[in-house]
Amino acid sequence: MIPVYSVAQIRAVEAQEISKRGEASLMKQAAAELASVAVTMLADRPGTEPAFVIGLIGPGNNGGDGLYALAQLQQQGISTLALQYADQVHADASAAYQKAGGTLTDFADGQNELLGASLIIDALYGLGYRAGSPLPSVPAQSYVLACDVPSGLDPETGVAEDNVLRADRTVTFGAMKSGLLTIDAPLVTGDISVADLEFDFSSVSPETQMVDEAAAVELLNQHRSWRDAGRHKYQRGVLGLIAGSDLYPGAAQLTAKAAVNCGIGLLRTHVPESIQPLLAVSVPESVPLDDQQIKEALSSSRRHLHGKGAKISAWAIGPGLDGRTPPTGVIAEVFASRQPAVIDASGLEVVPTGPSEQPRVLTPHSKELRMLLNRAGVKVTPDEIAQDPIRWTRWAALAYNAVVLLKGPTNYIVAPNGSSLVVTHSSPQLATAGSGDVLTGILGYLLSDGSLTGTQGLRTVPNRRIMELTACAAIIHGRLGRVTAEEGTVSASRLIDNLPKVMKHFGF
Ligand SMILES: NC(=O)C1=CN([C@@H]2O[C@H](COP(=O)(O)OP(=O)(O)OC[C@H]3O[C@@H](n4cnc5c(N)ncnc54)[C@H](OP(=O)(O)O)[C@@H]3O)[C@@H](O)[C@H]2O)[C@@H](O)CC1
Ligand SMILES: Nc1ncnc2c1ncn2[C@@H]1O[C@H](COP(=O)(O)OP(=O)(O)O)[C@@H](O)[C@H]1O
Repeated sequence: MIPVYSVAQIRAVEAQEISKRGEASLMKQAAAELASVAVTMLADRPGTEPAFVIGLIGPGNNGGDGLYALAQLQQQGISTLALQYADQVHADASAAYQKAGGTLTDFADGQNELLGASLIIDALYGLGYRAGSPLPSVPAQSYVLACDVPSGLDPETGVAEDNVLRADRTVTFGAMKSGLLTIDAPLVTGDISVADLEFDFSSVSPETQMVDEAAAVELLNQHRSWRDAGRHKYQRGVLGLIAGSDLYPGAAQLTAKAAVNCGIGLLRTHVPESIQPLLAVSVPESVPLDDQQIKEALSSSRRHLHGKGAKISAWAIGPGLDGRTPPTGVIAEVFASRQPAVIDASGLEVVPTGPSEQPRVLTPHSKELRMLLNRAGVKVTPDEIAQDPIRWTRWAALAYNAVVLLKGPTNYIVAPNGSSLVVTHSSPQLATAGSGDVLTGILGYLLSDGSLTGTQGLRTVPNRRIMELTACAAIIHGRLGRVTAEEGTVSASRLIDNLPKVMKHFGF
């Protein structure tokens, strides 16, 4: 996991490091990381030989980093040009660059060269950015590497100017900044790498933690054991899916197919009778579950939450339910159980507020979050949610005593105690009807498998583990979006087709 800090926290730690190690040494270290990513980017993009790198140089230390990086590229034999976009630039860095044979020109005089650049390094503004900074425009299709922060993006809030310099990659220094993950940031940073400058953050608590693919693989492996190979289907995990209505017959099928393609031990489905024949054809692996069987499963689960004897080990509630009709009594009994559940879509309209013994995760998008908060008596506008998503997601977590995943380009996972995880940079192609139902199937599967939840017998799943598995589901979903988008256009059904190979990537 990658700890995420505010700009103020990073500035404070940076000041200590500067007093210990000196500003020039830190800047050169940052510049070396920047130059090394520039070289990788040039190698990744064929047809750019001979390479020609242009740096856009701003007035502060961000511009200094850019100049030192250009100097290093110049020394490696790569042709470069620095365009000064400020009255003055960092004096020592400028001298070092010119000593390495580089040319520093006013932006106005050299901007025509931008069309011929194989790579543009954006070193205009970093942490010192203030809203309203003058920003140059670069040709469409430019290949851009941002130094620390894309210029025009506020590294504290994640709000970007309309004419922000969108990057293909961002190398950020010292630590991940909160503003690189929220609001507009995922649309403008490209892939982010954190250049480790060996800062000492031991006395600072991060604002949140970012989960990336490597962390997800580790989290998923945490409780796996060689004994897993000996499990039968009930021990591998049984998901009870309560979904579907005449109004929305498709959603239940998408969630069911997703859970099956994840490799679930057994899927039991509680859907209206009118849908059952459809499901029998589209998801033949699913086994129907009626009200009486749910009651029996709940009764047996009081003795065996997971593992041997448990008829159901986790629940997925909501995809395609008709929110206009009140839930049947049996859903209320599931909500009152101690088995983990993911609750999505119309399930969010009926999940009870207040204390609960059920380890549960609610998965609203921002409009559903507003509805959840409204139901709990909290009035909030869409703008307020957009400006402080973690705060409002936590309100919902508290009101429903649940882990809440706020979905969108950035996924926020927040527990009632205020701890949070962030998953970002998935795939914009996931914004397609039914992709949330697929996520519910993935998460339902993860919650059902005792070797992933780390629980056997009567132990309930702690919120921390629910959060981690929720983050893993979002990561798997994000990769699914990217892999599917590489092949062509994306639909929920195409996502489901790709699940087996994506699950394999995560060790399933
Ligand atoms: N943190 C770390 O670990 C490390 C950080 N390092 C690097 O230092 C960078 C921070 O450097 P920095 O403090 O000099 O600020 P930076 O972003 O270069 O310049 C901002 C300049 O732009 C100006 N300006 C801003 N807005 C404006 C506006 N609206 N209109 C007009 N002017 C405006 C602003 O002017 P001022 O606010 O002073 O008036 C200032 O002069 C950081 O991002 C990273 O690259 C590494 O070297 C080492 C490790
Ligand atoms: N622009 C985007 N970039 C990345 N992911 C997105 C974007 N828009 C939506 N998503 C993801 O797609 C899924 C959509 O879920 P949801 O809104 O419930 O849709 P549906 O109800 O149609 O299935 C969520 O997992 C969300 O995080």
